[in-house]
Parts: sequence; C-alpha cells; structure tokens
Amino acid sequence: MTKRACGFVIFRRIRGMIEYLLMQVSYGEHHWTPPKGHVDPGESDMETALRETEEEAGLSASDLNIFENVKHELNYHVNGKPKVVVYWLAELLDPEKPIRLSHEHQTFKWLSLEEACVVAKYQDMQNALKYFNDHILKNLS
Ligand SMILES: Nc1ncnc2c1ncn2[C@@H]1O[C@H](COP(=O)(O)OP(=O)(O)OP(=O)(O)OP(=O)(O)OC[C@H]2O[C@@H](n3cnc4c(N)ncnc43)[C@H](O)[C@@H]2O)[C@@H](O)[C@H]1O
Repeated sequence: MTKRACGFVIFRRIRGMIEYLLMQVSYGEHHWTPPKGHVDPGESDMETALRETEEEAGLSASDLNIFENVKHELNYHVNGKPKVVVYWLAELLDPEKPIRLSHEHQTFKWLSLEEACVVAKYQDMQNALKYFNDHILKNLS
C-alpha cells in the first residue's frame, strides 16, 4: 500500500529575497524537507498538511497564505514501498515569525532556491521547489 504524506513548501519574502523553509530531521540520515508528515486515518490531505506544519514548525493556518491551487506531488520509494508526498505552496505572512521545532527536527534554515536545491538533495524535491519558484515569479512578484 502506498504511504501518503502532505505538507507545505513555505516561502517568505524578506529583504527583497525569496527564501524557502527546510528542516533537518533528527533521526536516520538527517535529511532535509519542508514540513510534512503522514496522513492519519480520516484526515484530508489539507488537514494533514496543517497539523504537521503546526506540530513541526509551530506555524498555524493564520500564519500562512496557502495557495490551494498550487500543489506538486512527489513519488518515491522508502524501504521498497511506494510513497506519495503532496505539497502546497504557502507564504509566511510575517517573515520574522519564529519557527518552533519539535523533537522530530534538529534544525531549520531559510534558503534561496539555489541553496534549497542543494540541501534538499533529491531531484524530485528540487523540481518541486523550482515549480513553486516559477509560480511565485510569474504570479506573485
Ligand atoms: N530512520 C528513522 N529513525 C527513527 N525514527 C524514524 C526514522 N524514520 C522515520 N522515523 C519516525 O517517523 C516519524 C515521521 O513521521 P511523519 O513526520 O509523520 O512522516 P514523514 O515526514 O513522511 O516521515 P519521514 O521523515 O520518514 O519521511 P521522508 O519521506 O522525508 O523520509 C523517509 C526516507 O526517504 C528519503 N527521502 C526523502 N525525500 C525523498 C525523495 N524526494 N526522494 C527519495 N527519497 C526521499 C529520506 O532520505 C528517508 O530515508 C518521526 O516521528 C520519526 O520518529
């Protein structure tokens, strides 16, 4: 059965720059992703994205401008099992709002597109970041 996870690619506009939030997990190979997590039984994808973002980054819906029509899906395998991750684009309304990590993450960074692509490592995550960045440049700047 395919595992499903959902989250937000969160960006902020600060000092004339666009920056993306990536967080480093505190387990395993300490990889970096935007806030996201597994869909619990009975939850919608959006409910999961909101819950995980609150739990992992301390950001609630009122902190974000969520672009519900701008989403990107990643498909990969974890331990031989298929996983799908759905990300929506969201802007942090107050760019200085502090991030509050849970035990699941050891640190976070706000990064330019180029920096985020290096840190995110996986090609499909890089493609997602570029897709969202194109949307911001075409529609929001
Ligand atoms: N190794 C571990 N040790 C201890 N506790 C653990 C653990 N793994 C998970 N947990 C526990 O599971 C919980 C996570 O639950 P959730 O927080 O609900 O779910 P998640 O973000 O989807 O989890 P995960 O970090 O595993 O997912 P990802 O796909 O990014 O990452 C899963 C794998 O896929 C790889 N991956 C990530 N993005 C990828 C991509 N785009 N392409 C290919 N591989 C990718 C990652 O490098 C990683 O190896 C945590 O509370 C933690 O306690």
